[in-house]
Amino acid sequence: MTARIGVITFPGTLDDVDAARAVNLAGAEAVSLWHGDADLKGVDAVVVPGGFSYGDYLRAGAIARFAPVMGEVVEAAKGGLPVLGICNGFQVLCEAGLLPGALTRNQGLHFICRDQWLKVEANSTAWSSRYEAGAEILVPLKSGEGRFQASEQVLDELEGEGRVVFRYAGDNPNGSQRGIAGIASANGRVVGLMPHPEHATEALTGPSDDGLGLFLSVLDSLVSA
Ligand SMILES: NC(=O)CC[C@H](N)C(=O)O
Repeated sequence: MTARIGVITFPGTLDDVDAARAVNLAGAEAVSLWHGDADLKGVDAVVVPGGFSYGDYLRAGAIARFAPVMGEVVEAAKGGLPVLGICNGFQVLCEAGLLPGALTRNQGLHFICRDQWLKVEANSTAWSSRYEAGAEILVPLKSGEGRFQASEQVLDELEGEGRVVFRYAGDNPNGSQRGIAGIASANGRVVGLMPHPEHATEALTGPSDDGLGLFLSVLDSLVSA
């Protein structure tokens, strides 16, 4: 049976269309979820895509986390539903308490838009199993509040438990602590990352098709669940 993966749209979301396209390219059915939805339409996994939800007012992700659909996502994630937060989606998942730490203004205070190499540190999560550990992938980065920060204790825990999933390769673009670009929940089912794998799913539109692996990985996790 074709897996059904929900893609959330908040007011100000930009990347829901590309996220849905990535889901479809991976072979699943993308199901549109609206910020006001009070149920998840029975989806098998959820993508919280990038953009500027609620205009990034207060703090990126700080308002979106109160959207009715996020209450459902938090409950379902506690029950093991795979959830991927990309960029603004990562910010929302941190604000919602599904992932630790916070995304703050980039060091240098400029919005950064460039293609970025990432090192895959952990392939033990629902969203990264298709990659070789240590592989380097090229995906776009486009964010103003991408600097990952957490207490030293939380950072040590993330490192020690193999929950740093992606790290910036080469220069650290935004001052993220320990070069962290993406992390996972303790059960490996919830992953957030700042760069955009959904924009790197076809060589034609570039910069690579390296990002498709996240969307293929989650399908494997559903089969093996
Ligand atoms: N591309 C995005 O999702 C941007 C996220 C957020 N609005 C920021 O600038 O940091």
